[in-house]
Amino acid sequence: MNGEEDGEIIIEVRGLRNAFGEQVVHEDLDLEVKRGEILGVVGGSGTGKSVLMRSIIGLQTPEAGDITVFGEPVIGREDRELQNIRKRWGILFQGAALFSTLTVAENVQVPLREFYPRLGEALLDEIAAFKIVMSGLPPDAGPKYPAELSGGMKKRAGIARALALDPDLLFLDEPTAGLDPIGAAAFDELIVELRDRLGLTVLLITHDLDTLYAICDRVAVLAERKVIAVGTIPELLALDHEWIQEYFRGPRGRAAEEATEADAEAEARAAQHGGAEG
Ligand SMILES: Nc1ncnc2c1ncn2[C@@H]1O[C@H](COP(=O)(O)OP(=O)(O)OP(=O)(O)O)[C@@H](O)[C@H]1O
Repeated sequence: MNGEEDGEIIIEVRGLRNAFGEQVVHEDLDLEVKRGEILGVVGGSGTGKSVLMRSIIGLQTPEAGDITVFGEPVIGREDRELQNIRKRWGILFQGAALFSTLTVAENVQVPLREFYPRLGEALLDEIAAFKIVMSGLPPDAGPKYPAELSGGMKKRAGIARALALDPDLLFLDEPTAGLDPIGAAAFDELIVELRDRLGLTVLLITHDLDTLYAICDRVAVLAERKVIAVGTIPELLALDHEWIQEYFRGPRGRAAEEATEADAEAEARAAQHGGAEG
């Protein structure tokens, strides 16, 4: 019933239907996200991954279905009623969506000013500086404008803003898109670190197979207007579904799988020699 009481289900989507005119994007879609997990959402282009995320965060009103977050229904609620839930999630939109006329620190302060209008300037500066460092940016990134940042730094600034209100839940829309492989791997590590340190639940949309293999506890596959399967990658690989097989067993999927296996072996070797670190 209440997702928080049983400590399990943080997001629950039931019977979701979304359509734009004649085009039905979702029909009878179900999804559950459990506390503390990193759940990846995959699917071909245009299968409705972003529309699903927008429905959950209340930016898209579905034609039918129920969505609860932290056990509270979110569909059809007034903005004011959603305040307490919105406070508890942070969002990294595609491309980071920073305000270009504000510095990084000012961007991080936007949600703080919205939800806590009485916070003093000194405290706002302090909180922003803390979130900036927590997101892996150098402290001197605070006074910079988005145009002065690399793509990877912009995403980190977006994460800093998403963390501004100390959320319990993070939504990430294609967090590693546009990053080089080294930058993407570092970003994956940041997501895991934040989840572990802050006890976050993470819902992430991605096309990045490396991210799926490296950090997702479970993966939900969107196809045929619904979530056709959800599970660990080995569980998905055991399914006889053409798109899933092609996606995970194609050349890119295999390369990502091999890289993860190589990492696991290296970690095991390091642990055996007593060289494993934190
Ligand atoms: N506001 C809108 N008005 C009309 N159609 C829309 C709207 N938003 C999304 N759509 C349509 O809904 C479908 C799903 O879009 P969505 O952006 O969720 O796909 P996606 O799975 O995130 O795709 P991609 O992987 O390419 O980002 C697309 O066909 C899109 O054109």
